[in-house]
Amino acid sequence: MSPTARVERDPVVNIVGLSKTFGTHRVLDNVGMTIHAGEVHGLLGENGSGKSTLIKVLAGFHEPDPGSSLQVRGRDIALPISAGGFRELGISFVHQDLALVPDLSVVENLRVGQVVAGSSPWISWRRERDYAKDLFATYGIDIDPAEPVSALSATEKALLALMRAVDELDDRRTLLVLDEPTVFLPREGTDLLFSVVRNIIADRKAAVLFVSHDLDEVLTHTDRVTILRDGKPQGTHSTSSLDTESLIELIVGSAVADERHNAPRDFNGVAALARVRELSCDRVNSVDLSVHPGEIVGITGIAGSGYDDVLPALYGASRADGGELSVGEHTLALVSVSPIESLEAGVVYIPPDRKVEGSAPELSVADNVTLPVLSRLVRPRHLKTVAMRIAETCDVRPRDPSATYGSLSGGNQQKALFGKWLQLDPRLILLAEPTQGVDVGARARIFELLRATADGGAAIMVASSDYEQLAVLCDRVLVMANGDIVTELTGSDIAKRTISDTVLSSTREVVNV
Ligand SMILES: Nc1ncnc2c1ncn2[C@@H]1O[C@H](COP(=O)(O)OP(=O)(O)OP(=O)(O)O)[C@@H](O)[C@H]1O
Repeated sequence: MSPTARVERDPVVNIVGLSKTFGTHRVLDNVGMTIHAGEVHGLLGENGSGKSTLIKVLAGFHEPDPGSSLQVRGRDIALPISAGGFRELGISFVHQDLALVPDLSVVENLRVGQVVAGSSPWISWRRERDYAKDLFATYGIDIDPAEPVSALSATEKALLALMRAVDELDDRRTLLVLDEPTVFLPREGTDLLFSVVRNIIADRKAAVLFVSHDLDEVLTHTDRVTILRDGKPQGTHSTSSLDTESLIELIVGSAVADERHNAPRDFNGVAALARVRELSCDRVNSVDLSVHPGEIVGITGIAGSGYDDVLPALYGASRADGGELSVGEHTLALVSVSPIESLEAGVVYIPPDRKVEGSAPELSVADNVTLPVLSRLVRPRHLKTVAMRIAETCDVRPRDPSATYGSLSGGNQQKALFGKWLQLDPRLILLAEPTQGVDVGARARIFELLRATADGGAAIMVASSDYEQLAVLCDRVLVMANGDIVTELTGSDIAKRTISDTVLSSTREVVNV
């Protein structure tokens, strides 16, 4: 559903002169923003520009600097907001990690907080299931309340987290804060999520604050945007007055070099560096593919097509039922391969959920990025040097290897992890959604790094549902449908529109067979 063309002026949340300083670092500097009822308001900015810090002030997690003020529905609110005080203000949050418990059922995740806070010592789960069904039906959501959360798709999980946020607020509903919940969703999942979001705010009582680095998503789904640059506000703009270029200029402060790399290259006649034979796993039927040295190969499809199951199975991060991967002189049996064996063969895998799977937040940046080389390097002085080199190569900000890794902004954590694996000079790099949560400037930097790594002789595979990214990065794109590779795109077919059309038509063909 497209954004509403015009939002009536009914300010529900008004932020004035908001500043926040950590030590000597002022990360929010006199930020002002007004959010109107009935609108989806984007909050944008480069990695480290202060978006999460602002949200954490609304959550009562951070105390802002003196002089900051906040009004909710015209009422002055004392700052800092007390622990849990955001609920009384009608504010709730859906964070990137969604905060669901996978082993509990849908209804337990939805209702446990409310039920425990209620006065009755008895819980009628039957009644709670009926309640959940009614709530889902109100928004046209078809999820079985009795199902374990672990069995839900990524889109269903995001919808459940959204419903929980709605349910928590009930009639007090003022502001739903969506802090990058779409990062792990396929495109059609994001569209579905926003059709529900539009339903939620259709009565124009509440508003949505949406944080995302995906500019297409922002242009499609928001009514207005407020932009932060280095903690300083760059104004609030009506989305309809913006296009990708003007948005980038506002975010970065200058135009970003055109992402398009030279034409996709042809590797015909070059011997493959990596070969996959008959890989089968959960949603993948006997798949064969090869990647040449210097080549970047994309793999895509709709959710459930199997495209996102291939890379973890090749690395041993998830179970394969059969198949073989050869990289140079190494041959790995995929049914039993472990990540350690893969690393020894020069294969690295960078998963999509890097915060959960790839790091130790309480350790320093230096410890995190040098973990793979600790056995080679023992002197702390050297660790710092290596960490600093990685920070410079990958533009990790701030350049402080001793900072706690968890204190870096999300996108800077990703750049650091990227550097960590690239330093091993891998031969085959398996990347899932490489620029998820990464700002537009850093994205260009990561593309350059990948291109340079491929030019150095590595073979790279990228699994992604971001067709724009695949078009910019790849020499060849494999499209999967129903567990099979159904189309291989090369040359001038490596374009966003062609990839997107091919995914849709291949999927339709397979469904109609
Ligand atoms: N607890 C903290 N202590 C010290 N510095 C912090 C802390 N939390 C955040 N920062 C710093 O504040 C700045 C803003 O970080 P923030 O997480 O708000 O950025 P962001 O815009 O949300 O970035 P991203 O898009 O990468 O998520 C960063 O330089 C970060 O390192």
